[in-house]
Amino acid sequence: MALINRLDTRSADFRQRLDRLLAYEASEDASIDRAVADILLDVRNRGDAAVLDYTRRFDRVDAAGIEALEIPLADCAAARDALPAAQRAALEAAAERVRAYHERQRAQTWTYTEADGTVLGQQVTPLDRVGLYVPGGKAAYPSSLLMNALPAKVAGVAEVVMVTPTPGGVRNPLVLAAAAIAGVDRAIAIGGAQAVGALAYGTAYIPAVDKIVGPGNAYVAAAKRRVYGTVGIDMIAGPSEILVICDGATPPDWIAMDLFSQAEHDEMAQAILLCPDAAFLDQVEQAIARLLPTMPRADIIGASLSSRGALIQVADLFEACDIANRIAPEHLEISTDEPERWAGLIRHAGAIFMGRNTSEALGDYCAGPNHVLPTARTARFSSPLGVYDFQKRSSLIHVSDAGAQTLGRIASALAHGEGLPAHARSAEYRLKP
Ligand SMILES: NC(=O)c1ccc[n+]([C@@H]2O[C@H](COP(=O)([O-])OP(=O)(O)OC[C@H]3O[C@@H](n4cnc5c(N)ncnc54)[C@H](O)[C@@H]3O)[C@@H](O)[C@H]2O)c1
Ligand SMILES: N[C@H](CO)Cc1c[nH]c[nH+]1
Ligand SMILES: [Zn+2]
Repeated sequence: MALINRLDTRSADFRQRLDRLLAYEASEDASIDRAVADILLDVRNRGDAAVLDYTRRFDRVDAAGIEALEIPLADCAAARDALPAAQRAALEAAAERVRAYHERQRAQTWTYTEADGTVLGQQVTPLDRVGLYVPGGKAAYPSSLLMNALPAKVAGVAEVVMVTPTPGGVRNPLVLAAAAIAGVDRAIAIGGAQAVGALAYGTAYIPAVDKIVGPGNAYVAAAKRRVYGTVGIDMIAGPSEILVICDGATPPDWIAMDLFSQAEHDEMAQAILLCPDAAFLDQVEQAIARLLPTMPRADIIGASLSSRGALIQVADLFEACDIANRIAPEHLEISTDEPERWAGLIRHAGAIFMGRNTSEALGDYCAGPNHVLPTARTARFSSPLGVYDFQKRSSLIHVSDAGAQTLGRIASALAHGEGLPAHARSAEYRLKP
């Protein structure tokens, strides 16, 4: 099998080949969805016992009871205090930058008063209780904990419950430390569809939440899709994706490593390069072949690149932007001169990284914007996780005496038109003779 797929937009079968790369294996998807449906039903019926069984099976955690899966907040504080100074400083610096960025997203209650004294507006309130999914199967994600928890805290959510799988029962000290730094209220060592089910339906031990946010693998994404409606969800943030548009003037090793950076998350991750220069695509392919064997996660990267990755030759950067809009990637790197010019042509991308210095990895950890982003082409209609995901809006209406006369006549006419006389009369009662 080729190291990575090579495509050319001039080929007759280009569209077909691209569509095949973008689609999940349909059979795989359906089998994942079936497995997830069974797990959710079981959690709904058997509660904590089911959660415990799946945690034993999928995460190999030999817990005596569900209580043993609670991660005490004191352990989180101790993990923070025990971190090597450089790691603690890096985590705190990242947290500060992410907090500062998200402070700008907080919406405020607003009102305005009409000429007759009627007041209209919107009251903004935080959610009561949210569940944060912090992935932990193939890697541990303290950065995702910060990205989930800090906007919730900025929004003023009263209770933040974090779940994360701990394969083999190993609790990652950086994840625990991040929980202390972000100030989560509860932390539970469970993951996968069973954790999503427990948070959605509630069990005797695990409280039902109002909304579940956070990224995860295909099982987590399928579970979130299925519980939507019982609880809110943020978006489908599944296996990571990177699309790079390059003019051919960035060092090929940099681009190869940028592709690796997302491919190393998951065999199902997707890394694609668009470039008009065939010789540059050859150089990147050679860099991939040379660098891949040096990577500790070469197996995952190799599987991701050969099944879902691609180097695509385009006619020019305009065509590259058109294809980017079709792919609607989670992350888009524009590694060119004048990146703002090309960014102006992008309509669909979770996050846009501009210029040769801006590696996507900086956004994963510490640039400030959220790294929980829509995947699988959902950037066509979804946005990055933000403070707005943890706030709700209620409309405000306070009608004055004069307003009741004007609005009452309009409402009455429309209510009669709809054949709803109680509505009409309710408005008419307030009319002055
Ligand atoms: N889009 C984003 O913002 C973003 C951010 C960070 C990570 N990610 C993605 O999150 C994902 C993390 O995945 P992960 O696997 O490391 O951790 P994860 O926590 O998402 O998944 C681990 C869980 O998957 C479940 N699982 C695994 N195999 C299963 C099976 N055969 N049957 C039923 N359940 C099974 C288990 O319950 C396990 O606890 C990656 O795809 C990564 O690319 C996305
Ligand atoms: N790239 C991931 C989002 O798709 C986020 C992440 C966390 N750690 C490293 N990367
Ligand atoms: Zn990443």
